[in-house]
Amino acid sequence: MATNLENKITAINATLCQWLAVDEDQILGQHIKALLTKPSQILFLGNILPTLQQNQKTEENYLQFKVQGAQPQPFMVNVKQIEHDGRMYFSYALMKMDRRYLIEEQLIKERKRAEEISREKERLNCELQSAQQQLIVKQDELLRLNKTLQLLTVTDSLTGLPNRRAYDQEIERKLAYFKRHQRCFCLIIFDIDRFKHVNDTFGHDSGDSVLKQIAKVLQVTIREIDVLARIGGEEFAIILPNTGLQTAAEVAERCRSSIHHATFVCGQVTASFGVADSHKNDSKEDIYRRADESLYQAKQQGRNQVVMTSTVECQ
Ligand SMILES: Nc1nc2c(ncn2[C@@H]2O[C@H](COP(=O)(O)OP(=O)(O)OP(=O)(O)O)[C@@H](O)[C@H]2O)c(=O)[nH]1
Repeated sequence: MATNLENKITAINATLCQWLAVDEDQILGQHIKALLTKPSQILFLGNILPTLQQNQKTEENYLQFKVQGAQPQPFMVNVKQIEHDGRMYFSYALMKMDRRYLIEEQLIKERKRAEEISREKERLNCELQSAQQQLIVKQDELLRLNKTLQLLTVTDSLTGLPNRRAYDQEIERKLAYFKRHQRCFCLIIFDIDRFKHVNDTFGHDSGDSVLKQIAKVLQVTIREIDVLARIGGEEFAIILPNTGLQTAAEVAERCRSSIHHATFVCGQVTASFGVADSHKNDSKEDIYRRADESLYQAKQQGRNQVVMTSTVECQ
């Protein structure tokens, strides 16, 4: 609907005519207040019109329109001033209140739904975060277990020393390093003397306790960079990096003496030592064989002694 600035109706559409049960001809040229109930006329003239004249627009006004032969009908009314063909008009947009209620209800429902979705999203985000944290914890746990497992595969369970597998890996590393840098290293192999007798006389547990004590005694006798490993039942190896044969023999002698002077559950225990140094193009079997031959010789010569394979390569 439109009026001129004197508020006389200049246009009205068919729908509004139908709603108000009036004819277009009947309405055109009339003052707009003719369509309103008394209270709405007062509201329009006292409030809405001054606002419209001042701001050229006014929104969300509630007015009761008369309906011929029926009860008045409430409308929500937005008005703005417009120009058409060089003339100024007030353009009215009317919305039936029942329709407005419907839209508002729908809007409220949509807002509630949006809030629910946002809450659900937040809840899912929290769940996701907690699942991610749990995943991190599990991954850490797995990493720790893997490390433990890895450690177990290279550790002798009785003494806690590196086992045969760790010894093999270490000797391979030392041989590779020796090939690249010509830095000599030595291998000491030692074996407890008459250990069968210890087991037979004092029992297997006492034998185990001797093995553990020897590991402890020797760990404080050698340098930190030396690797002490249990490579067989009562056979041990010490890998000494950057060490010549003479020094290795002195270390072996120190170890022999430490064992000899220690007190074990079964009393005194001795061990025999074989020492060998690294040669050019050695395999791990080569150096082991030379150290083992020396050890065999030490056993043959009466045990509780150190024998080294003489060499000129690393002196
Ligand atoms: N208690 C205990 N005994 C072990 C273990 N591993 C090997 N032995 C024992 O070590 C003994 C080694 O005996 P032998 O090979 O005859 O050598 P030995 O008695 O030490 O004699 P020599 O080496 O010639 O001085 C055997 O009785 C094995 O059962 C172990 O983990 N614990």
